[in-house]
Amino acid sequence: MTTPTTLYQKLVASHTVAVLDEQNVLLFCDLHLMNEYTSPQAFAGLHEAGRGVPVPGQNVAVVSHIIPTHPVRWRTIQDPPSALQASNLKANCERHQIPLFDTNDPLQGIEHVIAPEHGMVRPGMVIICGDSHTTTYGALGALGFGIGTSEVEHVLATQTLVYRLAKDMRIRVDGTLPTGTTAKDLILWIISRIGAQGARGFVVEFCGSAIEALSVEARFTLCNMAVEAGARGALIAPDATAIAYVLDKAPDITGEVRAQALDHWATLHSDAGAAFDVEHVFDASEVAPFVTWGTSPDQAMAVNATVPRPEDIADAVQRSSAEQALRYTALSAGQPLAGVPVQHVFIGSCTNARIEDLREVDRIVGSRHVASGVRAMVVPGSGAVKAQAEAEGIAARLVAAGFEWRQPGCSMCLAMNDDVLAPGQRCASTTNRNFEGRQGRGAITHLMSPAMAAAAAITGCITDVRTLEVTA
Ligand SMILES: CC(C)[C@H](C(=O)O)[C@@H](O)C(=O)O
Ligand code: SF4
Repeated sequence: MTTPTTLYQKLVASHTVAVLDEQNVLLFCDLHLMNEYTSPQAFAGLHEAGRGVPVPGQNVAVVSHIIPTHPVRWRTIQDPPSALQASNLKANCERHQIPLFDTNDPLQGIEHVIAPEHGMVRPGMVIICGDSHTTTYGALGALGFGIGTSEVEHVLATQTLVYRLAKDMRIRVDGTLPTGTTAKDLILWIISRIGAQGARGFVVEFCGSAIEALSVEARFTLCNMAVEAGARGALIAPDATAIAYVLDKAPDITGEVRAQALDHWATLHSDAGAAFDVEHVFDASEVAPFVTWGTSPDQAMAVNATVPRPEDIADAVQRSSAEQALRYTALSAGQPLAGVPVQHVFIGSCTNARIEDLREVDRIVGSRHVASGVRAMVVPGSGAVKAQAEAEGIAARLVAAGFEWRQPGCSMCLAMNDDVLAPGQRCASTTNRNFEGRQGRGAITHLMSPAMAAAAAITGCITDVRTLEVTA
């Protein structure tokens, strides 16, 4: 009898070109995504060594981080170093015949939003990118993870990577997510339970009835943020929901190839009895709308709770980091989070800027208006999402409600373009990181779901979405 193996072990085994030692293998990468930010030095190294890109078709590049999002027809990058990054990427892609979603491509957007919507992500693949949120693709049963610039060079030259094996963690979530909660609340809740380093060194497989009930887009949100618990990858075994999504996005999978693909995908699950190094079991019914109060994604709480008191935290390191976080976020221990005024609302990022997210914002906003004094911005995840939202009337309704409707890109998720918050501004944000200064020096980020961000936009303060009547 063969030893039962985990889905993660199966994916690694099927992509191992050579075992290097007990800890490392040479891993074949089916798809390598690149952005303008982490690829320039890799190309420079490649050229210096006189090497080429042997399989350019298994590489795809996207301009996503530095791109302006103003609603103009033709986008030009004003900042000279950023403009250089974009033109470098274009030149490098042309030189090596690597497909590129360039600045003014109508389908441009955030790399992790674009890749699945064009059928590039399929169960069983290994997908890498010089970006930590590559874990997103686990939603479709693909092993995705971020790599560094020197590794980008190695992948370009060989389509392989020296890969250090991770440990296996399983997170089972059974039960039903309560009304008013989403995959974003679930992952913020999980991270707050296991900690920002809780999955460090592990690839996490999510399973259980609450996970099975999630749409593919919700699964993207979940796997996207697994990295905020330190995970080196996230996986959900592909089921009928995932397979229907992939077949819809990849019409080239037909006939004999389709039959073979379906047979292969049916094997992509952890075997009964497979051993995990660590297992967590959670009950989805305990989840509430979650909001971060600090400067790390695990510093999160139910919106109707009160800000923790550092003196109640037993661990000295966590206590001092909570004290520092509260100083930065200008909140007091023990105060309610609901009712804290926000000056800005940002709906965007590879975590929550897909069509379902925008539909949810539209549903919550209904016929209401953005509160006076609040600047609320919607940055769709890609050109395709933007076009879809415009076709559905979502864009027009949100603009009428007082939202800014922008062009796709990373934007204020990390403020590498000109969408930057002023010091002291407080932002309700659908993004994934609330680090100090991430949305602008001295700016304060509260991570939350699109529904919660919509509620904050309407009321002008952090608000429990469950207390709002949906008027639409
Ligand atoms: C710029 C890039 C390297 C970075 C990442 O790796 O995640 C960014 O996308 C982020 O979200 O902080
Ligand atoms: S949207 Fe944010 S998290 Fe996602 S790739 Fe861009 S900067 Fe990183």
